[in-house]
Amino acid sequence: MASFGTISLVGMPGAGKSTVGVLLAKLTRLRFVDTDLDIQVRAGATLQEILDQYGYRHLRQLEEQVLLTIPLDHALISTGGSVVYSAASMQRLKAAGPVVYLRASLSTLEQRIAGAPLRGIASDTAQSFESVYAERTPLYEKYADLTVGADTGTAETVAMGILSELSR
Ligand SMILES: Nc1ncnc2c1ncn2[C@@H]1O[C@H](COP(=O)(O)OP(=O)(O)O)[C@@H](O)[C@H]1O
Ligand SMILES: O=C(O)C1=C[C@@H](OP(=O)(O)O)[C@@H](O)[C@H](O)C1
Ligand SMILES: [Mg+2]
Repeated sequence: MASFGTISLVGMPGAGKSTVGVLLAKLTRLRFVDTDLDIQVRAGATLQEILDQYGYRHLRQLEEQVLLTIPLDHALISTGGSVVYSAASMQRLKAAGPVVYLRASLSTLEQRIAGAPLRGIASDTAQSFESVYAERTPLYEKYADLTVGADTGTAETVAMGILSELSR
């Protein structure tokens, strides 16, 4: 079986980065990293607590600190949706290997996010989800080495689709 270097998943919250990521890590034998969990361990607080106490800009700063310092070798990195606001983080991820954009429609994302109302977003609470989607979409597109549709199919089929595209 082919061996892979580091693969990073980016995309909006609800696109499936964490769910697909762990499945893809199993398929590729890569070390699984969800940067949201590293942020929480480093901060000693949940993402929601960080947002509530310090605000979204602070969460983005913590996210960048994590992205610029964690080991990236031989890993499947599931990022948080706000990672694309840090050019330095994205540069480091891209230097480590392909960045895969899990693209999903606004309606898919809204349905998935509605199932988890306590999921915070590292953007101004006054900004609508639609506006966040519009703001971030060009950034995901800009950094993507590969774009994969994440609206249809299960997380397993999305993971297998990424594997097959990266194996070509
Ligand atoms: N391909 C998929 N089809 C259906 N549901 C999915 C799919 N991928 C993820 N989900 C569901 O969507 C929700 C958000 O997934 P998650 O992996 O946490 O996304 P992200 O890490 O991108 O925010 C979860 O409830 C997950 O089970
Ligand atoms: O898009 C965002 O602003 C965020 C997405 C979350 O991760 P997921 O994209 O894995 O849901 C998490 O990093 C934080 O709540 C902020
Ligand atoms: Mg996630």
